[in-house]
Amino acid sequence: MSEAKQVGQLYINGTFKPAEDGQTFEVLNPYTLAIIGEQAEASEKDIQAAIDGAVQAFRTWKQTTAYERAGYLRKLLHLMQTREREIAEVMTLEQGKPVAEAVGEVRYAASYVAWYAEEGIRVTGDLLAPSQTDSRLSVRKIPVGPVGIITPWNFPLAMFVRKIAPALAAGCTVIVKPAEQTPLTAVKFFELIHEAGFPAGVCQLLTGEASKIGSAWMASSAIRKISFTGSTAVGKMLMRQASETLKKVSLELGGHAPLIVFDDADLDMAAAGAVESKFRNCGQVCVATNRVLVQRSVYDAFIEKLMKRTSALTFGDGFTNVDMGPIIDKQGFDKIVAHVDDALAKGAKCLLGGKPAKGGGGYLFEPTVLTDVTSAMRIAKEETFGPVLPVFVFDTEAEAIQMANDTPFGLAAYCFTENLSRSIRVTEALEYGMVGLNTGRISAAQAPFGGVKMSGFGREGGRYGIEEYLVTQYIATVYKES
Ligand SMILES: NC(=O)c1ccc[n+]([C@@H]2O[C@H](COP(=O)([O-])OP(=O)(O)OC[C@H]3O[C@@H](n4cnc5c(N)ncnc54)[C@H](O)[C@@H]3O)[C@@H](O)[C@H]2O)c1
Ligand SMILES: O=CCCC(=O)O
Repeated sequence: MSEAKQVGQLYINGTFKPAEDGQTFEVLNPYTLAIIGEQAEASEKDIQAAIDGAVQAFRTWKQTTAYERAGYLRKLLHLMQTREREIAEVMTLEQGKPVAEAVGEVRYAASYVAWYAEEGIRVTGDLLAPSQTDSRLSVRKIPVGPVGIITPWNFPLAMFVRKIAPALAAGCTVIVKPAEQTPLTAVKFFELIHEAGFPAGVCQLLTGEASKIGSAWMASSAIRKISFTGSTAVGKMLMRQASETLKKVSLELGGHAPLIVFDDADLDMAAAGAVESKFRNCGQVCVATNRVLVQRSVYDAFIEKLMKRTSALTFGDGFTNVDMGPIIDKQGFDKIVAHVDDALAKGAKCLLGGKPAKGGGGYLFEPTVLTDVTSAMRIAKEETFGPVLPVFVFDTEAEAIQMANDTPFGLAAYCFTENLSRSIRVTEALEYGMVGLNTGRISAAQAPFGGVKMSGFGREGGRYGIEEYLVTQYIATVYKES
């Protein structure tokens, strides 16, 4: 990819533009910490212009047919498919993940556009049985209104695309605020939005100071829905703020996924699932395994298989042929180090890794396996968001379920067993929004992605995801019989 510095702008009312006061912020390559670009930092005026434009565009966008909206989404899908490498390289540059994984993310994001280009035309209403002969009771599903979308850096494209695709299909207009670490992928994507010819104001892009943009949206009664993906702490704050104007809210928050390996599991599948779910995106994934729980009788055999796979992982510059890139920033890196140090100080054993690695100048951490981990350690309770796999041991099925559910989070959980009855008992006892049975990969455009408890609420994907952007209107009609 070219070494030229990227310059990213806002996208408001169909035009790319710098911030009205010319302010910008720097974007870094997390592998080298070199400055790779400047991104416009939206001013109060820009934020208001984006809100006003989204409100105005909503008046006409909501009147378009679902077929017309599907046409725009299909154009967008085609552009994403033909330009996937270009988008992926920008993503690797500012987020660090290996290019092959970035291409995978573009395809994953595109799968939501493909799905919602179809799903929008399936939205239906109801005609209810009337209580008197001269009446009609009808129920319509209508778009909720302009939507504010806030997303994190770990999936710089997919996290907002899986929100805007259903929102646009439903007839909403959207304003996107990506994370400050990864705005350039969003700018690249908005070039495709522009080429796809969406009417001005239907899709807006604001970058800059999160609290300034968030507060302006929250204060505006014109923004009718907030869809947020990010940390539980920020999600809780946004929900409090949204209560002032009673916005509809979806929160896709942090997780603390357990992965249970029973003595009747296929241990090769379990080790492969653990490695896939933990080390994808260098462990910086909301559904990443944060605790492996292994039944005592297969503990040694499982650890041997796990070590074989984990010790083969490579890491470094995402533009080379590696399995994992860098940690996004110092804050993320410090948390990983703190979790490992705390576990080791409290008696955990480090079987692999356990320390930072050199290279590039940014923040690298070796793929790590910890054993003898107990519930007294921070890593047992907090999301690590890095390439560290702590292994716990259990004796009975009841104990495994109790340990798995012993967390305030409830996003994803995984279970490995070849026993049919056990698989039903355990998957249904897990207090999680999503469960993988004999797999470490659960995400799919047609499936409902989302959590319970402190992992939030709302679902993204499939027929469930579009409901988040619709409200129900009931019309009671009395007519004159001739
Ligand atoms: N459940 C899911 O689908 C899902 C998916 C990806 C990531 N996550 C979670 O996201 C977290 C990692 O991301 P992070 O650390 O960047 O999260 P974060 O909450 O710090 O940031 C997420 C987004 O919120 C914005 N933000 C921060 N403060 C804000 C404020 N005061 N007002 C408005 N916006 C604000 C940020 O700029 C960013 O765009 C992890 O906890 C991870 O589990 C969840
Ligand atoms: O980080 C969370 C999103 C991961 C996914 O969609 O698979």
